[in-house]
Amino acid sequence: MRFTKMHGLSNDFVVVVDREGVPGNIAQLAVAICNRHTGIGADGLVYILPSEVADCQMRIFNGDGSESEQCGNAIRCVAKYFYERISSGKAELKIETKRAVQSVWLTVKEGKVTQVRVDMGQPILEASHVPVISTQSIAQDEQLVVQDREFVYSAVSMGNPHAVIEVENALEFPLHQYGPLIENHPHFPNRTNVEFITVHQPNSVTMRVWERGVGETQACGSGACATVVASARKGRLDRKATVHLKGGDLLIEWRVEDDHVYMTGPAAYSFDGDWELLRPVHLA
Ligand SMILES: N[C@@H](CCC[C@H](N)C(=O)O)C(=O)O
Repeated sequence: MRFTKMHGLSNDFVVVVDREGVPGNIAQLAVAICNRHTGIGADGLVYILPSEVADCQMRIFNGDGSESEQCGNAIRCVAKYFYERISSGKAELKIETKRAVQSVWLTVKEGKVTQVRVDMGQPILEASHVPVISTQSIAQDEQLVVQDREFVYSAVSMGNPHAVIEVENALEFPLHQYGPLIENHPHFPNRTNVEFITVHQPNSVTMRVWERGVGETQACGSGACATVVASARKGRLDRKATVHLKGGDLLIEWRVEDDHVYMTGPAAYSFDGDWELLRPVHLA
């Protein structure tokens, strides 16, 4: 199986193009491929597929084999791959995801895509649609006690669920201790991605993320969008802000005009390869 390793701010993916669709053992395949000791090693497995309604379709599988509805960093990789290796005709593409048909705009220099702007859609705030168990219709400033600590989170879906938590120092926060417990907390019926953030200025925030189905990653595009939405609603951030992640910066804008969130950032290749499995990956 031919693949390309790509990343968006070091959130890394194995990208596969397949005209036939995803294989029946996709969950097991994702687990095997993403394993950093015995596989290729990645946060997720991404398929680029034909689409009847868009230029192409993207599906994203986490390292634990679960499928996500949305992935901000992967969609930028798919856009770059599509333009540079499949069809370079248009600098504006439509990409079908589980969330929607998403528009992306490419900045191209000497035939290479240097930046990608993505319409990440309207944030979903209604608690039952995130989904999050809450007595409020919008789960803002919800309390959650985990072990010895009380957290205050706001739940936002960008197609996939996020819990945004402001902490004093995101860079030093013990994310590996609390991240998995919040990801799997009964408040979140579909589990959740968890963002620990520290606001510096109205247009600048540092974020670390514990991703559903993966663990800590170097960046999360949909999480950066959720961070700006949750924080702007509380007046903690402007609607346009730079989100500083371990892997680099994303510019996020939650536009008043259409209520959509726009994300701008880079995408990059690591290497191409062939995957030949020397032991079987069984069907479930
Ligand atoms: N890294 C991604 C999100 C990937 C999916 C996530 N782990 C989930 O299960 O929702 C991003 O850049 O948005």
